[in-house]
Amino acid sequence: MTDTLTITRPDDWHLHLRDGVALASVLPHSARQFARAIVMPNLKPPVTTTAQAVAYRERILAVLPPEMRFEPLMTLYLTNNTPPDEIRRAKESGFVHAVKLYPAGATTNSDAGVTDLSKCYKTLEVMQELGMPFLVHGEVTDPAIDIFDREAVFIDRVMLPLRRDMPELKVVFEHITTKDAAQYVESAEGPVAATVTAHHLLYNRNEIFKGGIRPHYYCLPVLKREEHRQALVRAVTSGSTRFFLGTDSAPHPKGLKEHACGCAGCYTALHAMELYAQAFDQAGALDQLEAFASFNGPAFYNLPRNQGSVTLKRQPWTLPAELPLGDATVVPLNGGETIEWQMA
Ligand SMILES: NC(=O)N[C@@H](CC(=O)O)C(=O)O
Ligand SMILES: [Zn+2]
Ligand SMILES: [Zn+2]
Repeated sequence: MTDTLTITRPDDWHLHLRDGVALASVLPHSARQFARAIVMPNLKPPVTTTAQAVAYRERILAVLPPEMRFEPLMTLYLTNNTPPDEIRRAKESGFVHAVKLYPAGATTNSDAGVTDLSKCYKTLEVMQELGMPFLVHGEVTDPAIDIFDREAVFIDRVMLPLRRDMPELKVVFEHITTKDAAQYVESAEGPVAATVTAHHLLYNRNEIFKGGIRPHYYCLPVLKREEHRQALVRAVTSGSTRFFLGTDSAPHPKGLKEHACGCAGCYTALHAMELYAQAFDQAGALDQLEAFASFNGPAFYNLPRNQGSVTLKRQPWTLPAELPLGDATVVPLNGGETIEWQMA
């Protein structure tokens, strides 16, 4: 049994840092765990221009504790009206590393998102030309489609036509949750990859309803059946370089999670690597964690691997029940419970 694991310092390829006082609360958690993160642009208002992304990056760095090192990799929020020139400005800035698709209405702060991807083709063509990755929240929003099928239907209705029309566009299928998405990403031709969260590797949808409704396990895309969880574990431990770490850590104030209409998102920035270690350990595949957490992402984004390392130890850690989130609090996933691993 492996009790200590030292790996190259990892990155988080899908992270919500929020803004203002909440940002200052959550940033040190991610910076303890990760050297860099792809920072999601779904603020209010969304980060739709390079100028906004550069300003947001400065706000992040301004609240980074001076003893910590962390590089925010910025993204733009695609709208129906994002001009092709904005992509050129983004690339030239050197700070913007991807553009994000939120289908309008699919998730938190997606109202300004895209209603019809065909409106964006001129812009997507420039992304294809410049090698700017396109990150997709891969769920259809058609209310007639069952919530548990929205990711699988997205493959047929959006992903396949997009990749037929734009075969060289680099696409990351974000936070995949189904065996359909895992199989698609494994076998598709061209530059396609996927991020996978720790919670989708550890839990199936029963977790949301165990002994009552448990809002801290509610995120989008929602947890799926056990067979899907197993397919995700197989994919990330398979040795395929197309899968990499993206926590989708998404803090919401406790009062908005424990609510009649609770927000979607799991807060895992505090203990992400510990949760991933647990998932890989349960699969007998701790030897695959380093590639998933530290190598496959930089290779896809054409960035160097990090210097330095982190060490994970099999050592029980009782998590705090809640943490400050600006002037509110946030309940981490597994808050108050004891987990099996701890980062040294
Ligand atoms: N994952 C979530 O459930 N929520 C994210 C949005 C997202 O990544 O879809 C959030 O910003 O809260
Ligand atoms: Zn999303
Ligand atoms: Zn997200």
